[in-house]
Amino acid sequence: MNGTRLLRSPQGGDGREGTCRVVVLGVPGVGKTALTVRFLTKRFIGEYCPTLESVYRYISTPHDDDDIRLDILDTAGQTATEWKDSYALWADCFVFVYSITEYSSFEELSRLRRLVESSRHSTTLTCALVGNKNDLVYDRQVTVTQGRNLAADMGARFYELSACDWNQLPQVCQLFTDLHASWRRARGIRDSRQRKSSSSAKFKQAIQKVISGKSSTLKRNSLTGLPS
Ligand SMILES: Nc1nc2c(ncn2[C@@H]2O[C@H](COP(=O)(O)OP(=O)(O)OP(=O)(O)O)[C@@H](O)[C@H]2O)c(=O)[nH]1
Repeated sequence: MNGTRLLRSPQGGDGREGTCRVVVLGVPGVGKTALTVRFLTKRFIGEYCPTLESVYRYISTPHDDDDIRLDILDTAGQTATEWKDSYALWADCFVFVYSITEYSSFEELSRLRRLVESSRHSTTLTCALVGNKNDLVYDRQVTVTQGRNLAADMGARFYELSACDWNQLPQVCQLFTDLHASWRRARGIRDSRQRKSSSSAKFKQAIQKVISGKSSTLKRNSLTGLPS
C-alpha cells in the first residue's frame, strides 16, 4: 500500500502530531472495509470477509497538494448493543456508513451517533455520512433526501457513492480529504480559542497585580497617616 501501513491496534498511533484519527462506523456488511481499502490502495475488495478491527496509517506523498496524515480505524461492524466507548474516545473524526440497499443500516446510524455523543459528552462531532453501494440503485431502500436530511441533522457532510464503482474513486478520496480539512479547521478554531482565553487570563492577572499593588500602597499610606 503506497503511503499506507497497517498499525497493530488503535493504541498504535505513535507519532500522533499532525495526524487525524478517523473511525469508520456502521453495521456489518455496509462496505466500511471496501471504502477504506479503496481510498488507501485504489482497489476494490469483492469478497466479504468480516473485519475484526484494523488501523491503517495514510500519509500523502510529497507530490500531493496537501500534507495529509490519517490513522483510519476500520471497525468490526457494530450494532448499538456491541458499542465500544474506546472508538469514540480514540477518534477525532467519524465516518458513518450505511448501505442505500438496507434501510435498517441507515436507521442504526442514529443510534450509533447518540452512543458516540454520549461517550464523548459532546454533540459536536466532525463527521461525514456515507450512503454506500449506489451502484445498486435498483435495490435502493434509502432515498437521497433521507440521507441528506440525516446529514443535516448530524451536522455532517453527505456523500452517496459506491466503493465498487471505479469511476467514483475521486468521490471516495474526496470524502477523506474533506474530513481531514474539517478536522484541521476545527482544531484551528479550538487552538485560537485556547490562545485567546489564555491571553485574556494573563491580562486579568496583570490587572489584578496592578490593583493589588495599588491597594497595598493605599494601606501603607493610611498606616503612616500620610496622604496617598
Ligand atoms: N455492489 C457493491 N458492493 C459493495 C460495495 N461496497 C462493499 N460491497 C460489498 O459488500 C460486502 C461487505 O463489504 P465490507 O467492506 O466487507 O463491509 P464492512 O462494513 O466492512 O463489513 P464488516 O467488516 O462485517 O463490518 C462485500 O462483499 C463487498 O464487496 C459497493 O459499493 N457496491
